[in-house]
Amino acid sequence: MAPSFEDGKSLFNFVVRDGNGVKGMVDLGLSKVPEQYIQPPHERIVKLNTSVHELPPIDLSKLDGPDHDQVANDIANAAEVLGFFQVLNHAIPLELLESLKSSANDFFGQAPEKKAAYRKGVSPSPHVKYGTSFVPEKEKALEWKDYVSMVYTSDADALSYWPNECKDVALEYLKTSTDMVKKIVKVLIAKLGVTLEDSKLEALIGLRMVNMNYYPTCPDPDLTVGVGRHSDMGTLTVLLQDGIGGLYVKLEEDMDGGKKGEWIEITPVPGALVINIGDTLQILSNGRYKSAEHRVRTTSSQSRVSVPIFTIPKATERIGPLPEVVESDGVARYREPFGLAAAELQLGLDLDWIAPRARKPRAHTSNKFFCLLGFAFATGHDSISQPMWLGLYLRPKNQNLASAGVSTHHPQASLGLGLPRAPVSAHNVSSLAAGLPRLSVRGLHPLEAHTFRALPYSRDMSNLNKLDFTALEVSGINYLKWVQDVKLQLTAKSLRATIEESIDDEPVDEAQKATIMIFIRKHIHDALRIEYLSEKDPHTIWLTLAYRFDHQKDIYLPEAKHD
Ligand SMILES: O=C(O)CCC(=O)C(=O)O
Ligand SMILES: [Fe+2]
Repeated sequence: MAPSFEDGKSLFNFVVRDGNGVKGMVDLGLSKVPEQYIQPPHERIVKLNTSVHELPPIDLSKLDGPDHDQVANDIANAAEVLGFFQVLNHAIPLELLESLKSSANDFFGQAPEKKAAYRKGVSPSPHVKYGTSFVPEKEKALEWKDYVSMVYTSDADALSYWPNECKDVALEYLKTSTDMVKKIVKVLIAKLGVTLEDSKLEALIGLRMVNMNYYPTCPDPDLTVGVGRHSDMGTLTVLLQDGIGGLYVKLEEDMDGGKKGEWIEITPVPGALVINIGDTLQILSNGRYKSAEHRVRTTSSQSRVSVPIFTIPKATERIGPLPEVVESDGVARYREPFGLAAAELQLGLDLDWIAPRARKPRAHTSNKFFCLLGFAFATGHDSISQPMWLGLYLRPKNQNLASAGVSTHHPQASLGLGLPRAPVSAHNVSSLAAGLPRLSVRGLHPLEAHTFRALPYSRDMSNLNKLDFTALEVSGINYLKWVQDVKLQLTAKSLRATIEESIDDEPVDEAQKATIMIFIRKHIHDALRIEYLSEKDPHTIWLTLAYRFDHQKDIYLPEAKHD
C-alpha cells in the first residue's frame, strides 16, 4: 500500500507527532522520498565524492603491555589527524555488541504505539526519549532516522525507566565501556603533557547517554541523510555500528588516502568500536585533537542500526583549553571558560548587582564569582545556519549560591529566552544543580534535546575563534594592549582611519565597515560581542569601548607599559 498523505502537515503528524517515525512511514510502502526529506544539494552525500578509511583499527589491549607508548602514539595521532579511530580488544564482550544490535532492532521493530510511549512529553522519564530526526519542528529537511536516547543517572533509574527491549544490554554497554573511555581520555590528555587526576577524569565524562539509532531503508539515498553533518559536543563518543556502513567523516587536514575537506567512510570492522573526539576534548586540547564533522548516508537495501555512547562533562566543569597546553602553545585558541560571559547577560545582572563594592575595576573581580554549572546543550537549530546552544550557569555570591541562569550562545535566541532575572532560592539552585533535567526553558527541557550533538556552530567556533591576537577581556583589563593590536592590524590593512575618526567628508564604504565590524567582534569577549551586537558602525563601537575602558589607564598603566 502506498502511503497517501494529503499534505506536508499530515505526513509530519504521522511521523513526528504520532510517533510512527520514519520506519512507520517506510513500512507503509514507499516508492519515492517525500519532499520533507529531500536535502538541499550541498547537504547530500554523493558516494562518488567519498573515499574509504584505510587506517587499521587500534588494538587497545596493547595499552597494558610493552607496546603502550606505540599505541598511545597511534591514538593521539588519530585524534589529531582525523578525530576518529576504531578499536579492537576493547574488553567489551563481542556477544554484548551483538545483543545491542539485535536489541536496537527489537526496539524499533515494535508496534509504533509501543515506541510512541517514550515520545517527548509522554515518556515516563525525562531521561528516556524516542524520536525522529534531530529537531523535526525546526529542520527544513528531516533526517531519515529514528532514535531512542537514554541518559544515565543511576542503575535503579535505568532499570525502572529504560525500555525493556534494551535496558539490560544498554546499561551493561555503558558500564563496560566506561573503563575504556577513561583509558583513552587519560592517554589523550597525557599526550598533551598533562596529568589528570582521577576525579577530574571522572568529571569530564560525568554525564553519559546511550542512544540507539535506526536508519530505515530509503528509496533514494542520494537525496537524503541519515544524520546530517555535525560534530559531537561531549568529551568522547563510543559508537557501535552494524555491518551496513554509511558513516562519513570530513577530513580536517590532508592525510594518507585523503585530502582536507574530503569525506571518508569509516567502514565497519567486525567486533570493533568507533571512537571519536567531541568538542570538549577539542577545546581542552586547545584545538590539537579534532572534533570532526561526520554524517550518515542512508541505504536502499537494508536498514542500519548504530549505538553511540556520548560522554559529556559533569555540570560543574568549566571547559576551556588546559592551561599547560596554552602555555606550551603560546596562545589560547578558545575563550575560557566556554560560555561564561554570556551567562552574565542572560541573568540580566549587572556586575554592580553582584559585587557593588567591586565596581572598579569592573568585572575583573566578578569572573571569580562565576561557576559554569551546566555545560551546554545543543537544543535545536533552524536549518543549519541557526544552531542554538544553551548552558546553565550558577553564580555563587560569597560562597552562597545566589542566582542561576540559562545562557545561550546564539545571539538571537539570547534575546528571546525567558530567563530568571532575579536571584532564585537556594532550594531551586540545589535542585537545578542536582537535576539539570528539572530545568525548563520555555517548556524546552535541556535533556529533551535528546542528543548532545553540536551543530555546525562548533565549526564556526573552531574557525572563528582562531584569533590574530588576544581578544578584549570583558573586564577591559587588556584594553590598552588590545587597542595597540587592533591599530597595528588595521594599519597593515590600510583600514585604520575608519575606526579612529569619523570620515564625514568621505563616502562611507559599507563593505569596509562590515569587514572591520567582523574583525572587532572576533577580537572581543563573547559578552561584549553580544552586548554590542546591534552596533554596525566600527567608529561608534571604538568610541564606546574607549569610553568604557579607557579610565583603566590609571589602574593598569604599569602593567600595560610592560606589554
Ligand atoms: O550512526 C552513526 O554511525 C553515527 C551517529 C552519530 O553521529 C550521532 O548520533 O551523533
Ligand atoms: Fe555524531
